Amino acid sequence: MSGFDLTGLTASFGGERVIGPLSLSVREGDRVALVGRSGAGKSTLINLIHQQVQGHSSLVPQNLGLVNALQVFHNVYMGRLDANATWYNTLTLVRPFARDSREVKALLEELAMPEKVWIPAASLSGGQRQRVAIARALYRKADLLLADEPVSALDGPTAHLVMKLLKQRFRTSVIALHDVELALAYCTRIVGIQDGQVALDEPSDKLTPADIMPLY
Ligand SMILES: Nc1ncnc2c1ncn2[C@@H]1O[C@H](COP(=O)(O)OP(=O)(O)OP(=O)(O)O)[C@@H](O)[C@H]1O
Repeated sequence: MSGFDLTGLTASFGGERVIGPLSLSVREGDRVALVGRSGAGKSTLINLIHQQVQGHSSLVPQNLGLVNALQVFHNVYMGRLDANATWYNTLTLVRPFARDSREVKALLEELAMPEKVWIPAASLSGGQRQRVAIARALYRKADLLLADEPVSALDGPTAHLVMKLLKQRFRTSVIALHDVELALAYCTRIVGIQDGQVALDEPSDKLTPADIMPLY
């Protein structure tokens, strides 16, 4: 099951409430775009959902969470660390197995950067780093994708390529997006966040960009 039903979600920083109490039900097959102005609480909500569903999601966090000293292969491989035995992960750190290298390279090919597989993450551009975090989420193959601005550093055509891929590979997703056109094109449901509360929750096909703009 990739959906979830969460109620009473709250988050505070320094005694100040930034989320909730908020409820969110996501059904299997929903592709939810979280929209709203900067500071509205989208990242905090994604992190809360991630904690609640525990290991059952593929996460693309806003800060990407890459290890700079490790090669791209190892950063992508980390998406499935918990699926393998410790001895297998340790050997992989020294010398990756051919089938894992092939699988990671194929994903990087889909993301238009196969030549970077053995390059340290520290040497990548911002858009390449973002695609490595996306490859890691794809490699994890969870049923639910949680992604926080996953295409913010990508050019237009690459952003579309990535959004298409995410739509193909994850049946259910919650994606924070500032780009309203992308949200309407690739997501089935728009959830608008304002001051830590749900201010809009409608199917995408009932909305135009003008309906979403008051949230900004
Ligand atoms: N670690 C933290 N410590 C203190 N305050 C925080 C922390 N993380 C978030 N906040 C505050 O919580 C509120 C919501 O932040 P959040 O990052 O969830 O917003 P957002 O909608 O994702 O913004 P953006 O679109 O800019 O990423 C903001 O007021 C922010 O300052």
